[in-house]
Amino acid sequence: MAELVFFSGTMDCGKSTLALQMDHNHAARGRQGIILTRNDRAGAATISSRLGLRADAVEVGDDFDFHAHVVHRLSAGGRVDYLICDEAQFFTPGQIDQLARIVDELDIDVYTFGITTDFRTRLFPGSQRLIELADRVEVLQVEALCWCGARATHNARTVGGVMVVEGAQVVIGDISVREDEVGYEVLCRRHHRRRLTAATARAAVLSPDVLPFEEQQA
Ligand SMILES: Nc1ncnc2c1ncn2[C@@H]1O[C@H](COP(=O)(O)OP(=O)(O)O)[C@@H](O)[C@H]1O
Ligand SMILES: Cc1cn([C@H]2C[C@H](O)[C@@H](COP(=O)(O)O)O2)c(=O)[nH]c1=O
Repeated sequence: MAELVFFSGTMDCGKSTLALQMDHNHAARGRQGIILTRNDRAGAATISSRLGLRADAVEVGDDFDFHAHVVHRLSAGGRVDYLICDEAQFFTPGQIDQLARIVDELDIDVYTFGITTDFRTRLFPGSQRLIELADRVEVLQVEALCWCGARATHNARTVGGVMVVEGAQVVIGDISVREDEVGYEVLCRRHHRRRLTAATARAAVLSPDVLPFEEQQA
């Protein structure tokens, strides 16, 4: 029986790598799939992994209809055994319903990959719908780490290394960016709550405010 699976995790935990590996493994056994994504950092109609792999993909926009796309392929004589859907947090809730319909009515496996929560720890609408509808939610086993060494569970948005909490939900970006760019950093919940990024933690250690009491008196 076909399944709708949501592979989730923080940024930089290997989701796109896994998506490309799954496509490779299925294709190697003669199965035919379609790779789809939305707003990949590498550009439109591309799925890219930080390990250097990339592949062409179908770019999904707000008006894209997954069910119609697959039915069109099948009607044209194509075969579709599975879908790989990266950056699924950016899909609309309606599109996630279309994916569930593809699984149930066309018996096609749908593997989705995405982050669950945004920089304010709120669920993306697409991820929320996936959690509601998926047959399985799999948390990736490769742990992204907070600067303190604990497992990173949350995504922070940063400007010049400082965590920000205002702004649009969607801003395409990467971890490790230039000082003046909007970037992201994965943190454990404790440090996300305290807005303590690697840069601000380093600055706090160097600040005279945290020197031992005697030294401040000197
Ligand atoms: N130079 C490297 N050597 C080994 N592994 C790396 C290197 N760069 C990145 N990675 C791995 O790739 C992961 C990010 O993979 P990616 O698929 O781009 O993540 P995601 O799609 O979840 O954001 C990192 O967590 C790390 O495990
Ligand atoms: C937390 C957060 C992330 N994004 C964007 C930033 C990246 O372009 C993607 C996540 O990509 P990855 O392959 O998982 O690293 O999402 C965003 O738009 N808003 C956010 O709050």
